[in-house]
This record gives sequence, structure tokens and C-alpha cells, in this order.
Amino acid sequence: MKQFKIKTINAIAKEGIGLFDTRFLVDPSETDPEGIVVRSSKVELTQFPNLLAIARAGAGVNNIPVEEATEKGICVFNTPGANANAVVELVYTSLGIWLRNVEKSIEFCQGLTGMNDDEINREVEARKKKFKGEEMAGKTMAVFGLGKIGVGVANAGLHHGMRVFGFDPFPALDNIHHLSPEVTLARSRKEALAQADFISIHMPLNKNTHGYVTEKDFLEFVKPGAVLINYARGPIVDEDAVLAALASDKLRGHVSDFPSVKFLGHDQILVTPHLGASTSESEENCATMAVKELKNYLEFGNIVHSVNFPNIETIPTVDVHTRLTVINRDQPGMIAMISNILGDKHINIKNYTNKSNGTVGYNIIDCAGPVPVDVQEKIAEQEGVLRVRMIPLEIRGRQV
Ligand SMILES: NC(=O)c1ccc[n+]([C@@H]2O[C@H](COP(=O)([O-])OP(=O)(O)OC[C@H]3O[C@@H](n4cnc5c(N)ncnc54)[C@H](O)[C@@H]3O)[C@@H](O)[C@H]2O)c1
Ligand SMILES: O=C(O)[C@H](O)COP(=O)(O)O
Repeated sequence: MKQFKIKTINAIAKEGIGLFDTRFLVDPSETDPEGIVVRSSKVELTQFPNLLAIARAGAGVNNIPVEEATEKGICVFNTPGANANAVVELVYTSLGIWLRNVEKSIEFCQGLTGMNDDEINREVEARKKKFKGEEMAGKTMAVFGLGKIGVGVANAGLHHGMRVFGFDPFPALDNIHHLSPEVTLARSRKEALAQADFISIHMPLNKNTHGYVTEKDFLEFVKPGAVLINYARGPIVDEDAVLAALASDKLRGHVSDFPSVKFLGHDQILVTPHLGASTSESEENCATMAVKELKNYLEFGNIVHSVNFPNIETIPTVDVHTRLTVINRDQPGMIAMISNILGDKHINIKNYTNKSNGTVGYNIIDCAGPVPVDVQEKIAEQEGVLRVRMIPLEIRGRQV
């Protein structure tokens, strides 16, 4: 029976790894994997010529060269929503720490070590005014990026008694259905920022969002004294622009999950060490979702939650002998070409499913009989074809 070689990069929760059965050989030191499960480490594709798929146990895929993967016919998955609640909770925890001076007040309490109880009490009551903070209730929050996390942050803002604006130029219907109707959808960055006391960023890092938070079209519109929160990715924020905004009191504070040379030690900046998704629950959710996606693709060619290929899931019926999958550039004539090559060889197609995402087309072709290697090779060498796979169906009691 075919066994798939899986490489794990980073610590992947055991609840996910445990889902790999005897059809999979899982090893962090695997040098020739067909599948990879990874968190935030950078993935280099040149080292892995037989790689079929990468599952990112998390949301952001900026550590994976997605365009290169597409060209090589490598499917990239992520785990949408699996760590969203962890980030939502930490956004409000960190904002609360910043607003109530919790970090400095803890340091102060630790400094009382060695005093007796009367002395401690006297110091506490005399000095607590230094740590006076402010509340979230009654303030206004602007959320940029209304995806799995942004929707949660926006809804939670209402629960904290705030007025909430949301801005997202490409919202997904599924996410917007979960957004409370009390959140105001802003039509521009300016509208979202003009009244916001707190601004929370929740978009992916890509070539369009690199340096998104800078003076022009963003900081120029903030209400003086706003607090900027970034639990998305460090490079979305232009650090020099934020430092200048803090120096001029345009921003009052910055809360970030991405420490840097420029941010560390700054009195108005609170940083956490990329902790957004680091909870037991979220690590388990991400790992189990990532492993299920990878297994489904390697064993059946099904695609669920891919960021570069169209999503298609079909179950082979009992009369299917061989499942062939073809990844192609989205161009005319591909379905006819594949069907003709199979037809010329008298291979009966039981089911043909095709979908495009505008860049890549994906075909699942369930055949009644075996598909000889020379037929696969002929399809693979046609212009526009990126990759062809014959999926072993031994799992269903077949030998191919
Ligand atoms: N700090 C952490 O540990 C942590 C954890 C999880 C996710 N993240 C980061 O948060 C990002 C968002 O995660 P998610 O699960 O909500 O993803 P998601 O894909 O569900 O949502 C992202 C949203 O951002 C929107 N968007 C894209 N470009 C935009 C722009 N220019 N302006 C406004 N909105 C824009 C998209 O339309 C989408 O709705 C991830 O890509 C990842 O980088 C960080
Ligand atoms: O994009 C994500 O899901 C987060 O940044 C989490 O990254 P991590 O898995 O390395 O904690």
C-alpha cells in the first residue's frame, strides 16, 4: 500500500499528528516529503521535488512562497478560523493591559518585595494613582479586515460597550453573516478612522498590505490620541510612520504582537511575542484541521481550504477504479483535451468535476479502469498543464 511521506516543521499539536494513520510516515527530518505541515517557519520549495501539498496550521501564509507553489502544482492549505478566538481574546487582553497600565503596575508590586504587610498597604494606597487607566466602554473601535478574526474583534468590541466601525474592501459573505448588524460598515479608511479611539488591524500580509499603516491614506486620518493594535503581521505597519505618529501625539499608544528593534523599550508600545494563536485550544484546532485537509488531498485529491487552488470535494463512487487529478492554468480547451486523450485510449470517465479560481483549474476525473502511465504523461506534457496525479484508491480495497 502506498505510504505518503509527511514532514512536520515547527511543533504541531499531537491531536493533529495523531490523525495520520498507517498510510502516512510522519517525520520532522523527512528530506523528500509529499506533504508538509507547518506553522510560521519559512518553507523553501526548491529542496522538495516531490512535494504535493503544504498545510499551514494557522491563518497567515506569508511564510510560504504561494505563487511558486502554484507554478509547481503544489496545493497550499490554511486553517481559516481555527485560531480566531485565541486572537480575539488576546487583542482585548493586551488592550486592557495597555489601558490600565497593568504591566507597569505588576512591576511596581514586585518592587514591594521585602516590605511587611503594613508597608506594602501604605505604598499601594499612596502610589496606585500613578497607574490610573481608562475604560473601553463608551469608546469607538475601528477594525480593518473583517475576516474570521476581524469579525470576532468587531463583535467583541460591542460586548465591551463600544461603538464599532469595520472596513474591508473584499469581505467574504460567510464572515459578514457572523458580523453583528450593530457594527457600522465603513466605506473608506477615512470614515473608519475619523472617530476611532482604538484601531485594530486584521488583514493578511501580502504585496498590497505591506506598509498599509503609514502616514498617507491611514495615519493622516486618525483621531488624535488613538491607540493602534496590530495582531496581524509586523510589516503591515510602517514602523517609522508609527514612531513619528507616537512622537507627535497623533497616536497615544501601539499594541503589537511583533517585537522589533525599533519597538522594544519604547514607553508607549506594548509588545507580545507573536502569541496570538498560542493557546492549547487553537493549536489543537489548527493542527487537526491542517492534517485533515492534507489527508483528504493526498488520499482523494479533494481540496478544502486551499489558498491557491479551487476548492472541490467529491467522493469516488464504488465503480471508480482510478482517480486522476489534473492541475492546469485557467485557459480554454483543457477539459476537451483531457477528455479526448482519455477517450482515444477507450478509458471510460465515470465522473468529471472541474473548477477554476480564475488562475488555476482543477479537474477530478474518476475513471472506470486503469489509466496507463503513458496516458498520464501525455496529459502532463500538454501546454497549460501544471501537474497530473493518479490517486491510489487502495484504501477502498482496490489495487491500481
Ligand atoms: N498574531 C497571531 O498570532 C495571528 C493569528 C492568526 C492570524 N494572524 C494574522 O491575521 C490575519 C487575518 O486572519 P483571519 O483568520 O481573520 O483571515 P481571513 O482571511 O479570514 O480575513 C482577512 C480579511 O482581511 C481582508 N483584507 C484583505 N486586504 C484588506 C485591506 N487592504 N483592507 C482591509 N481588509 C483587507 C480580507 O478581505 C479578509 O476579509 C492572517 O492573515 C494572519 O496574518 C495573526
Ligand atoms: O497566521 C497565524 O495563524 C498566526 O500568526 C499564528 O502563527 P503560529 O502558528 O506560528 O503561532
